[in-house]
Amino acid sequence: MRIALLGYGKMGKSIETIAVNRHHSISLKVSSHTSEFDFSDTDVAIDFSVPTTAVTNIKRALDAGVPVISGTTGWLDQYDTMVDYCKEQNGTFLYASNFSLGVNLFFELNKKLSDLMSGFPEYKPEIEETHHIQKLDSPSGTAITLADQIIDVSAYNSWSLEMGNPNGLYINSIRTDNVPGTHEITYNSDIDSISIKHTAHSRQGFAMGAIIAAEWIKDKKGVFSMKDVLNIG
Ligand SMILES: NC(=O)C1=CN([C@@H]2O[C@H](COP(=O)(O)OP(=O)(O)OC[C@H]3O[C@@H](n4cnc5c(N)ncnc54)[C@H](OP(=O)(O)O)[C@@H]3O)[C@@H](O)[C@H]2O)C=CC1
Ligand SMILES: O=C(O)C1=N[C@H](C(=O)O)C[C@H](O)C1
Repeated sequence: MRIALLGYGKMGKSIETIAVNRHHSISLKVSSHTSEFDFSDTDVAIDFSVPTTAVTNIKRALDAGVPVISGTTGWLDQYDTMVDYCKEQNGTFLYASNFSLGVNLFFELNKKLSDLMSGFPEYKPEIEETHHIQKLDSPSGTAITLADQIIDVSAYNSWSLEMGNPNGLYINSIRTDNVPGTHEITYNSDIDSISIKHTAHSRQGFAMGAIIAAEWIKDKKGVFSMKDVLNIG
């Protein structure tokens, strides 16, 4: 499979290593300095770039008739527009806030736990996410996915970075050193606390998940998620 890397930073480079080990080749590498976008030798495009350029990258791939996977976070206010654009082009598009198998299992656990806890309002949920200091967006895309799952079955109608907002599920967003990505959900009552936590030890799980998604999506048409790829939930 010939892969275009739209974004050749920490994730683009991790994906390249795994792709080459799995006998794929890299047809295009895009960074902030790129001015030529030749997709003619590409089977799948993988976008891990920055929030301000993800939409342009996705459109470029769709315009060229190339299936595109995006893991870039912080641009999701335009997700529905991209879904419509993909359908208009009869193209192929998959977005995931987190590509790792572990986090996708964790999403299922979060859904089950939030369903259970919705019957016990004395427990108040909160989310803590910790990432490296180069991360541009806050809260993380993964924390937003986790929050949306809890909001679906609770009295909250939004998430909030401010503690003590009565309608907003609190997300504590921490930036420190080289942490690849840690997410913890805690339900606190006056008497006790219940927590679930996912800790990424490196970027390998994200990169491997993106390659697996690219291999899966290559010959398909439509809009997909990691649930389709991993067949869970
Ligand atoms: N969904 C998931 O599983 C995961 C998602 N992510 C997300 O992926 C994204 C990338 O993360 P990461 O690799 O760590 O970030 P990096 O900052 O290491 O890399 C970003 C890349 O985007 C490029 N870029 C910047 N501006 C432009 C532009 N205008 N046009 C094209 N490319 C551009 C940068 O180029 P240059 O070097 O020239 O600036 C660089 O190659 C983030 O949004 C992050 O949150 C990260 C890990 C997992
Ligand atoms: O920027 C990162 O590094 C990560 N971003 C994703 C997010 O915003 O959830 C996924 C992962 O946690 C690493």
